Amino acid sequence: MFSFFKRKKAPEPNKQTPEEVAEVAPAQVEEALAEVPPVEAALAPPSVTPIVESEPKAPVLPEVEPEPVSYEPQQEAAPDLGVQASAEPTPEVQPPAKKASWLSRLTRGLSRTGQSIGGLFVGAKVDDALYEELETALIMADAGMEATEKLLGALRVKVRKEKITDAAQVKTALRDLIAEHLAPLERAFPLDRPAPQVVMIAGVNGAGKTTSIGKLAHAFQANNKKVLLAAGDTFRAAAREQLVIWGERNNVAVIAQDGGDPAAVAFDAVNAGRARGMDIVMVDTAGRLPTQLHLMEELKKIRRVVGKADAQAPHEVLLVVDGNTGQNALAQIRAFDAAINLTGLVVTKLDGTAKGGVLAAVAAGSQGVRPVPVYWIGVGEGMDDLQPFVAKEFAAALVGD
Ligand SMILES: Nc1nc2c(ncn2[C@@H]2O[C@H](COP(=O)(O)OP(=O)(O)OP(=O)(O)O)[C@@H](O)[C@H]2O)c(=O)[nH]1
Repeated sequence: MFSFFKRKKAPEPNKQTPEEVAEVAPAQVEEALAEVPPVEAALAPPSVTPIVESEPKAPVLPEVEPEPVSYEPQQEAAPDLGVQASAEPTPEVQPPAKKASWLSRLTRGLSRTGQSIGGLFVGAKVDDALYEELETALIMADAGMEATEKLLGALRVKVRKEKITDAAQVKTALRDLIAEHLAPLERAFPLDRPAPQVVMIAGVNGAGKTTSIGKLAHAFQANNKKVLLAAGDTFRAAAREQLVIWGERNNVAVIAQDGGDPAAVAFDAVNAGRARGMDIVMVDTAGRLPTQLHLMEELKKIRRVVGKADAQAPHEVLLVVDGNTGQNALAQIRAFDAAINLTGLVVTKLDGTAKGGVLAAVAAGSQGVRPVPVYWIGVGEGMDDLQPFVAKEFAAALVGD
């Protein structure tokens, strides 16, 4: 459980000199912020504290950072992020052992869902009772009515047409149908946009936003991308500290501010990213419930203000969803999508959940949700525990294969 947080004391962020913070003229920030409606401006307390920045330690004192060796792209095969190929040399494919361990982690992670679905086929007869049990298991796994009916309807047709009588073959047929159903959600993250690519990350409290940003920073770097982080939670020191720690682990700078307007931090980060030749700027935001309307307004404002720093930004607006929240995830996706127009999902904590079926509900557009693509899934707290979403692998794990 995040033992490195306990081991390492978070450092005091270095206050920058006026020259350093002047990279983005305050007037420029004010101009961008001034154009937002007054109701939002009133929500933001005056920004009195200077922007501070946590600079990566390694370039200054490489010898005091014992860990970064594992983040050297030349020494470690680039994590298979499922990203689209860029102009850079194709990252090395993961060695088979690593791939196997990742797959077994997914299967282990989803085993609670997998056992309840896969277990039904053991020694079973292919009859109505099996379909009824499957229906219950899929609904219990939070696949939702639409997906459950669609999948079982298609399964019955396939079983009849192919004259399948063996339960194990029915399981294989269901696995393939689930993979087909989930396939539209599979999308490779595009890495080859003009730099800096701005990725905004939102989600409810504790969904795994900061952790996912840390894992992504690692993976992007291993794909030879220069990364800058922005701490969009300006009010919770612990949240900033956590991001700074992930920044240190990855040897990337973090733009942060004690108090003030998160939109200003995001604006500064985009400009700093451009000035420093960064490839990717990831903007963390404070956790919020969709019912906290003022905070949802704040999120919209961050999105708008980022667009003033770069008309194409944010290039990606990701929602981090805790896979354990099951059907509630649908309400979250709907609300955040309506507010900030999501481009992708990161579904975390799929290690050990019984609700892994929720992605089937997303793919089915249950409860009016837009089937937002799933870029990554989180299957643990470690640096490598974020993996691209691959429909086939996910379907296999879901039925306990
Ligand atoms: N098991 C597991 N734990 C995860 C995963 N992703 C994140 N976590 C844990 O979830 C907890 C919350 O993660 P954070 O990254 O702090 O969540 P957050 O969304 O930034 O939280 P706030 O800052 O409160 O909004 C931490 O204990 C993480 O280690 C995952 O894929 N699997």
